[in-house]
This record gives sequence, structure tokens and C-alpha cells, in this order.
Amino acid sequence: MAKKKAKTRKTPKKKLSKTSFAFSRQQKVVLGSFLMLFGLALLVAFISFLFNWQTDQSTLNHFADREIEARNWLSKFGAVVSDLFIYQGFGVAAFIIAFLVGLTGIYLFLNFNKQNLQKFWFWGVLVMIWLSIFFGFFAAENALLGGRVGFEMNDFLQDYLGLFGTVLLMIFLFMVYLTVRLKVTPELIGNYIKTSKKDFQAEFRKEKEKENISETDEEKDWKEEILGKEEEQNSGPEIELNTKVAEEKEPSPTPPAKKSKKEEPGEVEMEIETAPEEDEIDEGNVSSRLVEDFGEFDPTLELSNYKFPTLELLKDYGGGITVNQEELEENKNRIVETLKNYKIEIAQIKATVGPTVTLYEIVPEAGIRISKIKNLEDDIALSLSALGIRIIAPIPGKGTIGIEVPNKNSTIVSMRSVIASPKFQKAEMELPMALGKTISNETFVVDLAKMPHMLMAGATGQGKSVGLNAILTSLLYSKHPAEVKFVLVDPKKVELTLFNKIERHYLAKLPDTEEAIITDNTKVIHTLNSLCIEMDNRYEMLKDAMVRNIKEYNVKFRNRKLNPENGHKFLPYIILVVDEFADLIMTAGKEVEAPIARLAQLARAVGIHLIIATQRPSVNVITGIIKANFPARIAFRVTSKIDSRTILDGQGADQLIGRGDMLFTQGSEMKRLQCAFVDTPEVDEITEFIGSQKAYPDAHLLPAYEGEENGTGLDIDVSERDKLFREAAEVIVTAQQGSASLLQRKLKLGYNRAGRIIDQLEAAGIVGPFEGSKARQVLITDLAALDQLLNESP
Ligand SMILES: Nc1ncnc2c1ncn2[C@@H]1O[C@H](COP(=O)(O)OP(=O)(O)OP(=O)(O)O)[C@@H](O)[C@H]1O
Repeated sequence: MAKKKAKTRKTPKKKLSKTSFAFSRQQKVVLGSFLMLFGLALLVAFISFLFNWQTDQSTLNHFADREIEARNWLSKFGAVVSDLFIYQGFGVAAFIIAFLVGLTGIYLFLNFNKQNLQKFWFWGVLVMIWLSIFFGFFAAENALLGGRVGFEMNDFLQDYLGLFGTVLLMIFLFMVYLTVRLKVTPELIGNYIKTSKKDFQAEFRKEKEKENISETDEEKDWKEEILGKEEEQNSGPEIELNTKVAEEKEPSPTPPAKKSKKEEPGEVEMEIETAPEEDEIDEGNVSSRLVEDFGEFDPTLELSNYKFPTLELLKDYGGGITVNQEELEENKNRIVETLKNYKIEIAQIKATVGPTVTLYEIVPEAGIRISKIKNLEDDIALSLSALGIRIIAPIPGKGTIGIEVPNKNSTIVSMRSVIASPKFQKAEMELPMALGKTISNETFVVDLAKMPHMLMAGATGQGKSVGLNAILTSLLYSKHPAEVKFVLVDPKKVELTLFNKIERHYLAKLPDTEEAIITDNTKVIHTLNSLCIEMDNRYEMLKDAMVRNIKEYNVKFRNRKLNPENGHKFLPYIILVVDEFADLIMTAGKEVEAPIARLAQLARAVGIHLIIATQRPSVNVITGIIKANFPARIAFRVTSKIDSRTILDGQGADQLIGRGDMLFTQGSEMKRLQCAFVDTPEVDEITEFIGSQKAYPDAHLLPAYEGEENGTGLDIDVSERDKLFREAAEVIVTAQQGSASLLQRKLKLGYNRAGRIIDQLEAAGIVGPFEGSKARQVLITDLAALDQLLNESP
């Protein structure tokens, strides 16, 4: 355990030293200019060495002697360095070194992508060695061409492979270079020859046409005369026809056959014509040529200077877990004693200390029924006098029984530690989310893209908002603004406002709306419907691209296989986050549930994912439809077993200890985690850091949704209006109160009939839409206006 403690403390430090190693922009400019000039100096020294090496070689041994002068343009330094690289080194191929040093300088100076530079160095050094061997082989007597390396390596190779073997090896290496670096393949050469042949033919034809046009009438007469004579010498009118055909079409592949037939007059001639081969537009080829010319499409190019938030923006909440040996011993004794009281003997016990909870794994003696231990949950809790004890019997895949006991002093799992962990940094996931740490103190990272939607519930004050922030923070630390967009719904109006600062980087909104973060319920309905349209559009695009999901689509788009002129574009993931879902369902009911269910059922393949949080996990909020479509669930502490069951389909969430202690399930197995803690000031700093950088001109725009503006989503036939419709309308308008119960009282109607009439009044535009517990708004002010409306409309 002591070892474990050391481990947990090490991880963030490791990462820190890695991040602080990166050069600042100023350092890059200074180093870049130095290397550019140094590369130039090497070039000058090398060139000069070619002319002066013989004379300068004698001065090399007297480097310290100031009397002796070197002829090299860079004097003694030039002579020594050039001798080292050319004569003692790689021969003339050493020029490549000067080139590479200069190029490194340019890359640093202009802050280009490092990856290409690495490629240049790798291949540059290989080519240098190859050239050195090549010259060493063919010009061994000239020490300057191959250098000492070339000579020695040739010697070595010839000893082991012989002359012929060395030549074969060199040919092989040359071919490797051609195919891997220059991407020359036999097909490419074939294609090149084909196209250049076609180009040549087309050019030739054009020239000919031009000549024909410029022919004067005289020339034409003259030509016709000659042609006429020729024709007379040859036979039959058919032949003339043939030649004409041949002139119009591309050269037929069977001219020799025709000639031989022409020579035999009298025979019925058959013309064999094969249709000219059509040009092939090989999609792959076109795209690979595009990729060769322009490189893969880079969606991040528009904000290429975007800097991801640094680790320094996150707070370090102190060291790792401290193990309290006494506490462990005490708890162990109490567990053993309690179980003994019930005649349960233990064969083995092991403790794993986590950030907030310690897991005691026990192996009972043979013959003990597991259910017996499970039933003792409350007794064990009593004897340990601790809240939040959970018994897992048996631990899946382990064959032991787990008793989770909260630590007296819990440790905060900082967001910084989970973001800095290699698990998160190296996660090869589409949408990695570092949720926190497991009971064995391992960072827990999951892929939202695989979930594909998540439901989060917990009583108020147990860590939901922190959990949402942790998820959003993880995504901000791992995804470029071009790759992911958030749609944030925050009816409480305070939880997510900080993310307003990154509107033009990361948020998506409806066109013609001011605020990207949605706080108003009618706008939520519009946004959800707009997301449904976006989903349908994306499915069309996927179908057109003949791919099955967004990942394949984007790969194809990056490889330039999809033409933007046909409406294709790089698709960012869209993540809809709803804080306080209960509030929405209560006020908007079906209007919200239907599009959410539709998105949840279908949107995963097109990269739209939903995260929904609620503090009221009751069945009328988390309905069957919602539940069925949100397989991934997070439960923070709830107050009752029933709530726990609603969220997790099992108990456990009621036994958590709060403050970020949570259970995560993605189907079968349930994991207890301590949620990573990210405080509001930290989120503030991160959003400030991102928000202060260059942004897109606007937030990502979702498709426009034309809502039913008059609030009459109901399609009710006028002829089916209730007999009491007019009377009811008058009652409502006079009372200026749009409620069904009013109609019930005044017109002595049953509830259902009154409800139907209210729907008809809504369809006629007399009352407004359903607004939850409030009465509907009456849209007509007095009886005169009502008369006018009813007389105008049928
Ligand atoms: N992961 C955590 N680690 C440590 N403390 C936490 C953690 N999560 C939450 N807390 C503590 O609990 C407090 C309440 O958390 P939070 O605001 O996220 O609750 P909530 O469930 O969103 O409440 P509400 O529903 O009222 O918004 C925080 O201020 C913090 O002190």
C-alpha cells in the first residue's frame, strides 16, 4: 500500500515536467534563427571545403596555433567541421546535414508542424547514409565523395555480402525509398505514362485542327485533288467511309487488319470497331492525388493556432491518498467481529484504499451462503458506525465479497490529476471523458461516443454540476473546437453560464438567437427539433457517402474522397447537455420527450450524443422511453432506495456518501467512483483561456426549425368542433382564463369533453399552448374580437 501511495503522487509530476519542456514562442524564434544561420554556415563551409580541403587538412592538427591560417571561408572552424562531416563522415552527402539543420531552423522560426520535420530528418539521414555507401562503392578512390563512413561501410558490407550482394542491397534500399517516401508504385508510373500519352494525343489533335482551320481554300483544293487521286488508286467507296470514321473517332486499335483487307479488292469488307476505352475516374485515385497535392484535409486549419488549455489552469488539491493504518486495522477487526457474531468465519481479508472509500475484500470460509452476508449490511454499518456502507456480494469476476467503507478523511480527486494521467492523455477515444477515480485509485476514462448517451441523477448538492463540469472540461482538454460542439440547456440559468465565453469556439445554437446557452423552455423545444433535422441531414450525408457512421464519414472526408461541392463537410460531434431535465419534462412534457427519445434512439451513428442530468429521479421524469435509450447512467447520492432503483435499476445510490461519490453503470457492472473535482474558478479560467483566443465568426449554427408559431400543433377539423364550442369560447374570453375546469363548472361538462374543447380552442387560436400547472393564456381580448375571428374563419 505504501507503494501505491508513492505511485499516486508521482503521476501528475511526470506529466508536468513533460508539459513545461515545450519551447515558448520566443525561444522557438531565437533557436530557429540560430539554426537557420548555422545551416547556412555549414553550407558555406562545405562548399569551400570542396576547393580547399587538401591545403586545409594540414592545418587541422594545429587548430590552437593562431599563426596558421585556414583557407576555408569559415576559417578553422569551417575546415574542422567540414572535415568532420565530409572527409571523416559521409562525403558530399553531408550537405544534407546542412540542409536539415537550416530546415529545422525554418520550422522553429515559422512554428510549423513538427511531424513533417521528423520525417525530413529520418529520410534525410537515411539518404545520406545510402549516398555515402553508393559513392563509397563506385568511387572508393575519391575520399571526398563517399567519406570515411562510405568507405568503411562498403568494406564491411562487401566482407559479409560480397560485391553483388552489396549492389542488390543498395537497389533494394533505393526501391524502399521510392515506394515509401516518394510513394512511387508501378501503377502510378503506368498511370503517368497513360495520361501523358493521352495529353500528347490531345495536343496533337488540337494542333491538327488548328492547321486545318488555317488552311486556305487553295490548299484545300490542292489537298482534295491529291486525295482524289489517291482514292482513285485505292478501291471502292466503302474505304472512303472507313477512313472518315477513323478520322472522327479515336484511332481504332485494328488498323493493320483494315489495310490487309483493302489490298484484296472484291471481298466484302467488314469493319471491326472497338469502342475507345472510356476514361476512368477512379475516386480513390483522384482523392489520393488530392491528398498528395494538398495533404489530408485538416478540419482544425481555420483555427490552426488554437492552443489547448494548459494543466496550469487546474488546481492541485494536494497529494495522493494517505493511508491510515490504525483506521484500517480498526475497521477490519470490526468487520471480522460482526461477522463472527453471526457465525461467519473469514478465511482472508484484503483492503484497497481509494480516495473516499476503502474496499475490504473478504473470502468467507467454505460453506457460507453469500446472501447471509448481504443481509448483514445494516449490522455491519451499525458496528462500524459509518454511513455509506455498501456490500457487493460477490464482486463480479473475483469470487470475493466486497464491503465498501468510507474513509474518515476523504481525498479530493483533482481534475488536474485525472487530466494529467496517462490513461486520459493516451486514450484513443473519440470523446474521452475522465470521470474520476475508481476505488483502486485508477483514473476512470470512458468514451461518450460508445455509450452513446448518458443519464446523470442525484439529489441536490451531491455533485451533479461538478460532474457535468468535469465531463465538459475533459472534452475541452482533448478536442479541438472543430471536432466537437456543445448544445447547453440550463434552465437554472446559473450552472453553465461560464461556458458563454467559448460560444464561438465550442457552442452550437439556432440561427437568429442571441444566447447560445438555452435557458428558456420553448427554445429548448425548437433546439431539440432542430437537432432532429440536423440528425436527418447527417444521415442523408452518410448515405450519400456510403458509410455507416460519423467516424468513417470524417475519415473519408479527411482523405478528400467527399466533395464539399456536393454538400459534404467535416462533421463535428454534437453533445447536448441538459442540466435539470425534470424541470423541462414538467413544463413541456411530450414536446420534449418525443424529440429526445428520437435523438437518443437514432443519433449515435451521426455523432449527436446526449447527457441529461436531473435531481428528481422519479419515474415521471425518467420515463420508460428515456430509460431504455440511456444505457450509461451515473448516480450521485439519492435519498431513497426507490430513486436509486429508478436510475440504476438497483439499489446502491442511496448508500453513497455524497460530495462526488458516485456509481457508474453502462449496462451490467456497477462501478463506484469518486468524481473528479473542478471548481467554478477553474472552469472560469479555462473558458477565459479558450475564449480569449481567435474564434470562429459565430457559434456553430444548427438548422433552422420553423416551430408552429401560433402554438396550434393540433390539427383539428373545424367540422368536428363540439356543439358547445362557441359557448365555451365565450366563457373563456369573458373570464380571460383558459382552463378546462372553468368550462367544466360553467357548462357542466365532463373532464374529457372540456379537455377536447380546450384543444379545439387552441387550434382556433383562442387560447395559447399548454403551460404546465399554469392556466393557458387567452389570446382574444373581448367578445367583439371573438365574433370577428369566428365569422372570418369557417
Ligand atoms: N467530486 C467532488 N469532490 C469533492 N467535493 C465535491 C465534489 N462534487 C461536489 N462536491 C461538493 O459538493 C458541493 C455541491 O456540488 P454541486 O454543486 O455539484 O451539487 P449539485 O448536485 O449540482 O447541486 P444542485 O443540484 O443544487 O445544483 C460542491 O460545492 C462541492 O463542495
